[in-house]
Amino acid sequence: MKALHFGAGNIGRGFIGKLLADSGAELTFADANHQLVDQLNHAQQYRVHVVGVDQRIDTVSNILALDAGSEDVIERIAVADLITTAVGPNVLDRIADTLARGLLLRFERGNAAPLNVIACENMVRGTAHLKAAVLARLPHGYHAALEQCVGFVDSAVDRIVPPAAANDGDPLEVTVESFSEWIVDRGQFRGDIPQVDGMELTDNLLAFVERKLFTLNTGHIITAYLGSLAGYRTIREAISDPAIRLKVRQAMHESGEVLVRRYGFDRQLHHAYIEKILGRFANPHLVDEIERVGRQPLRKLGAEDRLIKPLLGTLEYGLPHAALVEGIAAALCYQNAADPQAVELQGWIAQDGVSQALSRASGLAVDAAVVGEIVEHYQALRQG
Ligand SMILES: NC(=O)c1ccc[n+]([C@@H]2O[C@H](COP(=O)([O-])OP(=O)(O)OC[C@H]3O[C@@H](n4cnc5c(N)ncnc54)[C@H](O)[C@@H]3O)[C@@H](O)[C@H]2O)c1
Ligand SMILES: O=P(O)(O)OC[C@@H](O)[C@@H](O)[C@H](O)[C@H](O)CO
Repeated sequence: MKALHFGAGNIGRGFIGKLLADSGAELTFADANHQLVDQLNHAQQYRVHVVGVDQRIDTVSNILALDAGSEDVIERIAVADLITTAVGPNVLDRIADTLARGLLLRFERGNAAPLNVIACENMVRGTAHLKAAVLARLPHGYHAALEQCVGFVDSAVDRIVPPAAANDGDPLEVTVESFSEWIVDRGQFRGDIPQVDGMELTDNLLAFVERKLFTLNTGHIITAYLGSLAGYRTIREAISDPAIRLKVRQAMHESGEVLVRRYGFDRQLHHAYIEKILGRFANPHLVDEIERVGRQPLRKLGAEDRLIKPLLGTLEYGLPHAALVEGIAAALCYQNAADPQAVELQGWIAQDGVSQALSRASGLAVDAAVVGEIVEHYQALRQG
């Protein structure tokens, strides 16, 4: 299997690339970071440090890396069997340009072999978004070929992988938690489903994507923003604070009740899932900085993302939502001069006031009652 993976970052090297290589794929990374591409090509391997109750170091070898903007990537798309991405939701549209060019070459050459594309990003239906962006760039005459030969497969991806920079010495080594989960939509593949150990198939993907994004990521982001307000540096420090842990657990329960009602998850099992996640946040072997988890607050305040979507669910079902409201208020307080979206958010608040800024980021009506609740909490947090 010829696999091309866009994004040789934390999750690319530490999770998806590793699973593909372990399953015997001929793996090529494509990345926009020239230095990283050079380092990968020089070493042709990297180490993955798996930390949990037990620890081990695995080596991923026989890999190749390409500059994401190079013609070699277009060639590679023309012959690939599987293409995956882990670049961040905001970068998918750029990948779509490259994918459309590679697919055009593939179709012009008459390659009608099945190809599957899986975006492994923290977003609901990320691959469907990528497909729409590719179609918008591909000449109409090739749309039927794309529908017939190319599977765009949505997925949910879960493994906590902090930046490689946390490791001393080896710039390519990644440290990952032992837990991992990659769930893909069985019905969206074209041709034979690739055999990748650790890739699970489901007929109910949306439920699993929302379960992951609106439990783990909802709890993670609230830990980050409350932790930042309290002056902590890492997620472990923040979640070890009993007051923060209580609020994070409450927020995950509020969001969880929406998931239980919407998808029929077993309530007790879901509560156990929440407790397991709280344990993962406290992993003593991971140094996961609040700055990473809190990154891009405007994305995180989006209507479809981990804060606002669960909140809207609680309103839909008439459920309690005080902890989610406090988490959103903490997001509005988030300051980080090194994060352009945090700077932009604070600029909006300074210029137009907090209600307008929240409405602009989230799509909530500025005069909605829940916006009033969030603003009240925001003011309390700012004073406290
Ligand atoms: N790290 C985690 O714990 C984790 C877990 C699950 C899901 N995710 C998701 O995985 C995705 C990647 O996250 P990450 O933590 O690995 O980020 P990262 O910043 O470590 O990696 C992203 C990589 O993409 C590369 N990149 C940027 N623009 C590119 C382009 N145009 N073409 C090719 N490569 C490009 C960057 O150079 C970088 O190496 C995000 O959507 C994130 O939400 C992350
Ligand atoms: O990657 P983001 O910015 O969407 O979210 C930050 C973290 O919550 C996230 O990367 C988690 O570590 C990951 O989703 C765990 O599976």
